[in-house]
Amino acid sequence: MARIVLDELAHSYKPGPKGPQDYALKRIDHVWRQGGAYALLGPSGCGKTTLLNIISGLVVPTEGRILFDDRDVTRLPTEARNIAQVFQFPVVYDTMTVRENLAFPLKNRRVEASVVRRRVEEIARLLGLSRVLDRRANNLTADMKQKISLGRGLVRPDVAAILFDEPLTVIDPHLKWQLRSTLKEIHRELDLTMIYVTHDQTEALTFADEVVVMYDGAVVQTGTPDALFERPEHTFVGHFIGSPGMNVLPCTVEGTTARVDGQTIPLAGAYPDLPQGRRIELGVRPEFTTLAAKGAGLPVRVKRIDDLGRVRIARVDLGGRPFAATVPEGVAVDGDEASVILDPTRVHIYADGHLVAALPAGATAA
Ligand SMILES: Nc1ncnc2c1ncn2[C@@H]1O[C@H](COP(=O)(O)OP(=O)(O)OP(=O)(O)O)[C@@H](O)[C@H]1O
Repeated sequence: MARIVLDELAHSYKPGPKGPQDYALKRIDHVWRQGGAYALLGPSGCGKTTLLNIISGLVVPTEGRILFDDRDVTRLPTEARNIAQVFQFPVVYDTMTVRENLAFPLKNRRVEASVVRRRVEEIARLLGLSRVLDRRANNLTADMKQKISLGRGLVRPDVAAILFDEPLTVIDPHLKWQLRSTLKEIHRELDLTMIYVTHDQTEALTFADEVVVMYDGAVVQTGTPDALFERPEHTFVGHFIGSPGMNVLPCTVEGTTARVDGQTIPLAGAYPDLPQGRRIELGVRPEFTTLAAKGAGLPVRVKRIDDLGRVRIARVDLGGRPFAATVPEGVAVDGDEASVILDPTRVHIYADGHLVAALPAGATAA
């Protein structure tokens, strides 16, 4: 296992890039801790595969370095990096048995037969493949074949890291949840560095201890699933994580008050250093906003109520903009006129999409 360092890394597929828009991967500095479970999360085209290919050695970055422990591997080919990869679609030898498939990466490296047997049986047990170990792979379902692919990735104990590129795409939806938990357990048991690429927030949040969120070629936040939810560092993270996502409204800020469409919203802190000439927005998650009777807070018009099972969410119109708020137990709305109350301690302020830190109310700028 290795600690993987991305040092001032950037990549452009265009020769002679002129500005940030020409980079598929904008400058990134990051450390993947040895033994960490990471997710690389972001929408299609944000640069996840480019980054994964740089880590695996399929792409040489145009700028910066990649280090495995303290060794510079930037220009080393994949074979020299000791990386295991699991792709979207199963990579399985159909004519071999499941046992032979799992043993293949070890036999290839001339690992002793008794060690191979023990490791194969351990991985098969963890993935629930023990009872099919001596069956040929060709007759198995797509789910089972992908489990074999996962097993082939996990079987080598000495790899620097295992890269998973959307590995559950072919897995039946009701098995996905189970396999994600299995992977998490395997991570705990085997102490492997795992990087799991996905555009699915549920997959990322259930698998990873730390999630790296990418947007438009840049890493916009790295944090625990809780941190991404509680304190999105970019409005994109607010939108992308959570269901429904964070409400984002254009606003102005004065002292410890924000103004949205002439309405006043109290804030928990002050923003004396708010940059001039930027797009200023207020972000608050629906979970920290409650629907109330008309007159109790900001006036809104209720469009509909969605019952999500664990919670009811009101979809409302706030000054012509869509907004989502939690409907507390016992709140009855008469007609479509109501109001929303925002928890000031959970309201964030953003400048050009980036979170601005607040000074606690009463403090003055240094
Ligand atoms: N070989 C290439 N040559 C030129 N441009 C590329 C190449 N590969 C990717 N790109 C561009 O780089 C950007 C990032 O693509 P990348 O495949 O890394 O994103 P992604 O997040 O993995 O997307 P997806 O989830 O759809 O695979 C995109 O604009 C893409 O068009």
